[in-house]
Amino acid sequence: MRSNGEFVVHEESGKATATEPTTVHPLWSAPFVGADPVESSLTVPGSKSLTNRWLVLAALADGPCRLRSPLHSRDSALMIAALRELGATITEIPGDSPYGPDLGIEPIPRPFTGGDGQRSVDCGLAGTVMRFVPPLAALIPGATQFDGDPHARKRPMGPVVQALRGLGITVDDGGAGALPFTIHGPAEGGTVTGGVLSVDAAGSSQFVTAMLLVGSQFTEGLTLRHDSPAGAAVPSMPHVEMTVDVLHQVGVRVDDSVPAQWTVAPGPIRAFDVRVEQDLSNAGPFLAAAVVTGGTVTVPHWPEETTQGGAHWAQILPRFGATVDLQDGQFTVRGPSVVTGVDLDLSEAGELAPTVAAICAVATSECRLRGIAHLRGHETDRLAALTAEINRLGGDAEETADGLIIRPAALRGGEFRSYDDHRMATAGAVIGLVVDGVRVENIATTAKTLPQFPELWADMVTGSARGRG
Ligand SMILES: O=C(O)C1=C[C@@H](OP(=O)(O)O)[C@@H](O)[C@H](O)C1
Ligand SMILES: C=C(OP(=O)(O)O)C(=O)O
Repeated sequence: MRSNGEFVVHEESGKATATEPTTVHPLWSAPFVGADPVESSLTVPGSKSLTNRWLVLAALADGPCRLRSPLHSRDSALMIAALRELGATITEIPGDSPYGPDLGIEPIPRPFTGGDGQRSVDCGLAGTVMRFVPPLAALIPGATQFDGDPHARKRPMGPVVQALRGLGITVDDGGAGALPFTIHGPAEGGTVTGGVLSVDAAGSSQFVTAMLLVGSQFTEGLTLRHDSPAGAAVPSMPHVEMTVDVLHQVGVRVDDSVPAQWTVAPGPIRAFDVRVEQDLSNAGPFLAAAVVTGGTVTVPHWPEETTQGGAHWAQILPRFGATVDLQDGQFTVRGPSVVTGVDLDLSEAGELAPTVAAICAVATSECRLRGIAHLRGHETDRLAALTAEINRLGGDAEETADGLIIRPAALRGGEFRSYDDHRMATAGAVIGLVVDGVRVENIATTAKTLPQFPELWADMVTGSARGRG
């Protein structure tokens, strides 16, 4: 593939497809195990969703905070840089995680002041940064500019912009309802009142989380209602439950007893010292490796209770014929001799869909994935990308209005494009375990949430254990 900045030229077909500028990236030969089952035990780095929630809360807390075993990746680095730009002091402290130091956070000094200069936040391609940081910037006098990667400008942002305007905040977005934009906080010494607000969060649960994380800092708190003209529900609800849970842990009162409504009481965010659970969504490709190869993968230190969407692996993987077992904190997946097709509603755990689709691509009967229309607004249009890449390998995938149909087909090796999407890259790796000659474009994009992916994958294939196992 070549790129001239305006077109991507597909070498196999020679046809040019108009698309956003794309850089040429190296190809990574996915390890192929053929008929050899993968046998491995490993832990993965900390949860992106938990790390970036805790970081935002620490920046607003009433004293210094500590994060133990946090994620260190592009998305967490972008969050740290954003919070530093807004006035927080964040330092690395030696800890006990094999995946990097702990973090010490001195919150943004109170009362908030604008300082002299204009602030600028790079969101990269991180949904958590582009959605969670603007409401925080809205509390601080002065202007904060937000922008990100080329594709970040295409990710849905309108509901956050509208919610902030509903709170009386000025947002300059040139009318686009998307990045780039500038948030103007209150006048020096001023506050944000808060109150009752409606948001259409059918496109992303992150629109709800963004407002809930800061709601306690509004003088009257916040009552947020999800109101979708189309009647669509909030996707990825476990991520909203995670937000409510972390808020409760730091002494913020949230009433979520009314469906699709959250009331956050005004009050301080209590300083905290917490350990971040490992990222159960990022454990997914390794667990999928057990499923597609008929092997066994164990993830130690699996939380007994968690709000992470990755907890759904325990229900999803058995549908493919795998057996799962959680004992003494060890989550073990044993793959079946034949991977059977599934019909799954993934609306609660859309983040897992690319990995699930990779398993579907090698299943022996038809698979249907539903409830994931909002994946079109993720790092890339994941429904289009998964369809294109599975079919490029000779597969039979089809987009539906809200998901995918993937039928059995004899796959062959070839290029698997990642679209700068970490979960596309890892989906290609899963397929490549059992299809010889899969070359994943830009495996380095896994650094968004799992920079160690290539090493961990190589260790898994060779059977060496990694991490806190
Ligand atoms: O709040 C979060 O940390 C996330 C919420 C979900 O977003 P969507 O609701 O847009 O799917 C999830 O897919 C994303 O990876 C992380
Ligand atoms: C959708 C995802 O990320 P983001 O936080 O950028 O929305 C994801 O990690 O699957």
